[in-house]
Amino acid sequence: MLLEQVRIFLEQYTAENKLAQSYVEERLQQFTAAGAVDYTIEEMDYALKLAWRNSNKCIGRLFWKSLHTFDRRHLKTAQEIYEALLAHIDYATNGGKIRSTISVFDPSVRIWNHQLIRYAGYKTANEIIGDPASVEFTQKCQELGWQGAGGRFDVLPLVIQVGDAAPVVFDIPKTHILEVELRHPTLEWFRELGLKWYAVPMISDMKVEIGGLDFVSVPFNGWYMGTEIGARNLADSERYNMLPIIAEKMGLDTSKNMTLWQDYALVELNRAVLYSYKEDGVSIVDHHTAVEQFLLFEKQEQQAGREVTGNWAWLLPPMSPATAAIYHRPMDNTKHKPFYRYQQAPYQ
Ligand code: HEM
Ligand SMILES: N/C(=N/c1cccc(CO[C@@H]2CCNC2)c1)c1cccs1
Repeated sequence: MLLEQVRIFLEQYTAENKLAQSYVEERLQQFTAAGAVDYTIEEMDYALKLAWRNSNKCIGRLFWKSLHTFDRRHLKTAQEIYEALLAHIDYATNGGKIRSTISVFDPSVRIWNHQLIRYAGYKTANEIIGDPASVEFTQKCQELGWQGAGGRFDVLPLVIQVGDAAPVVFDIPKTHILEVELRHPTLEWFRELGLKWYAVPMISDMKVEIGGLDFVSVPFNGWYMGTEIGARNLADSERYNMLPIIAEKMGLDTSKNMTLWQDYALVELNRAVLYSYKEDGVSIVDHHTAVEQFLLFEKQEQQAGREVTGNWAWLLPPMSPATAAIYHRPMDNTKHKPFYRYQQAPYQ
């Protein structure tokens, strides 16, 4: 029952922000009188920070208090939503000194993108050009009239749907897109691979339930942990599959596993990612530092008298997992609401 869940949320908000208990009754009466639940920006801001703090798969939660919230619940047209997304991208990017940011839109708005900035994937008869993870969404964009350049790193358009209206496709002007060209601190040939990645990861397809209300358009960004790019996006065989090519260039014996050529190539690719982002002044965290920050987060939470929950499998970096202190102990994966969660894609 909605008002019961709203009460639970308001009680947590009141307790953690040291407000008078009467605040809960006042707000419930206002919602009942208005016949609708309309959270204040302060209540929304707290809820979105709390949802981040409760997201068990996130290793970056130490900084949960520094999330910047943009309240865009009043925007109604695709055009003004597009402009708000560009403003989010600019504010978050901040010339490379990335700011963790979230924008919250009216529940009638849906963003069809997985991330605000991501590369297209073009499936042809015998190969995929670009990011294989984007093939389905790229085809959707083409059905909606988008013409991609057919390259390895074409930024996809924003696809915004309001209510039941047809989705609207908007290109992101290059001036809003910060990217990092990848080079290696000592391997001079690395740059010739022509690899690059975008600076800011901005997830735009998750939802958050706050006191029984579903907010289905809450694009949020942080900064990358290097392994996401170097150990997954550019390394996975079903993504950019760069390990064999890098191993070849390194002159490694790739004919048998025992030479650990994949592991050698993996380390150099990840060193290139961290080195390039650092040199370009773009925020990034290596997986060792990220684990140390998570340990600090755990300590901070315990000092606040809160139990820390986490998804052990997801919190372990995909590279050298046993170097992470959390590898050696179990973790409580209890789910506390609110938290960010998956939802059905609007086009499936
Ligand atoms: C500030 C820097 C941040 C870093 C370095 C970071 C790091 C990560 C990493 C590495 C993952 C795993 C992603 C994967 O394996 O695909 C993750 C997951 C997640 N993060 Fe964070 N994060 C940060 C900020 C945030 C923020 C600001 C939010 C939301 C407000 C957030 C919410 C989440 C959620 C919901 C997941 C799970 C996604 C899923 O279930 O697919 N993170 N984070
Ligand atoms: N560094 C990040 N990494 C991710 C955080 C959440 C999700 C993802 C991508 O998740 C995909 C779906 C499951 N694995 C890939 C990446 C952040 C994105 C937005 C804020 S921080």
